[in-house]
Amino acid sequence: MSKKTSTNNKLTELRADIDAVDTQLLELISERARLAQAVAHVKNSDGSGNGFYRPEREAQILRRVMADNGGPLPQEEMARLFREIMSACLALEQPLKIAYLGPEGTFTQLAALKHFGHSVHTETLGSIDQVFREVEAGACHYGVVPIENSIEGVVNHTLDMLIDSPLKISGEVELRIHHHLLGNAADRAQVKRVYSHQQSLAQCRRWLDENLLDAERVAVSSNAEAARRVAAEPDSAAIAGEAAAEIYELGYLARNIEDHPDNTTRFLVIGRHSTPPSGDDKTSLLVSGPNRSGLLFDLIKPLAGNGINMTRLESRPSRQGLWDYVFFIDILGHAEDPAVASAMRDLGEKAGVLKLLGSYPRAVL
Ligand SMILES: O=C(O)C(=O)C[C@]1(C(=O)O)C=C[C@@H](O)C=C1
Repeated sequence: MSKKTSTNNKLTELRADIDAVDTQLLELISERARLAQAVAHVKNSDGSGNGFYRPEREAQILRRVMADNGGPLPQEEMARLFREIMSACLALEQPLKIAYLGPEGTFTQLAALKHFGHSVHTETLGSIDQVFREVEAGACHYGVVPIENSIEGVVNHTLDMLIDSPLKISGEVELRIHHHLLGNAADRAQVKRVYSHQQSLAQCRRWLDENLLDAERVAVSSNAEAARRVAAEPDSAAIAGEAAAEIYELGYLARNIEDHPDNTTRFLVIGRHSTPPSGDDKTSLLVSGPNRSGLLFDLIKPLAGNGINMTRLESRPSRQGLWDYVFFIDILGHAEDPAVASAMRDLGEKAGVLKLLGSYPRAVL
């Protein structure tokens, strides 16, 4: 037998094995989908009105997949596959409608799909307020908004919306952000103007100073909007991500131009329901009180006293005049954990206002 024939035989054999595995996978995935339909039946009859999507259960499934995965596929890859299977199963139970801060091609869209998988309907909205309103009105099941960037800090508009909104945080999404210089210019030297969201311009400041010092920097409402404009302006460039490059068919004039390569943005998932504990959760609180010396210390003390780990603290000037400052505090644990519940009781006594913004699973992917 020639070497070529023997290679061909081996390939045929291996492909027959793959076909056999695919047949099993197909049957198993269908069986899983039928079980999800049965779960939907049970949920329909319990009348709790809590919806079909269960973030805590999804987080547990993804964590188990990652813990049990023995390779050769990497953990994240395996979890991503299961993410999509669950997304498809949930769509059989109830097709979810997700509002996000658009336009199409923004990092928020990527975050929404990373969190919910691709079997959801998405509604692209023009502002963070609109995302909150659509979810509050019940027109969308959940919303996804940016909250915190590892370089520029917090997205104040989202914090301000959380102060008054009745919505609950039901999840967080972390996304590694890469910025590219996109456009239709033949090369970088022809670029006279660079459009992007102001945070992205700031995140690439050093690169722009070194490589495009003379180009005018123009802040626009989003990176996708920057890409849209550049599609019609050959002497301009946009700083945006891959999705925008694809949608607006722009070329890459430079890749990964962010000043800090570990640039991560955090997004919040907001909805109308509270989320039960998943076993590894975060809780976001809003605390406020009349300004006096030692206020912040008094607010932090109950956390330390109950052995609670604080992961984030932001302060915003209050818009109501009654209180001078509003503090946003993220802690590890769920509001139903005894230590967190006890810390919240102590905090409530010290603060004028204590609002539970939500307890939700820590980002898995
Ligand atoms: O366990 C459930 O409650 C389900 O509806 C099943 C399932 C799944 O596919 O595993 C689907 C959607 C939920 O968000 C969580 C899990």
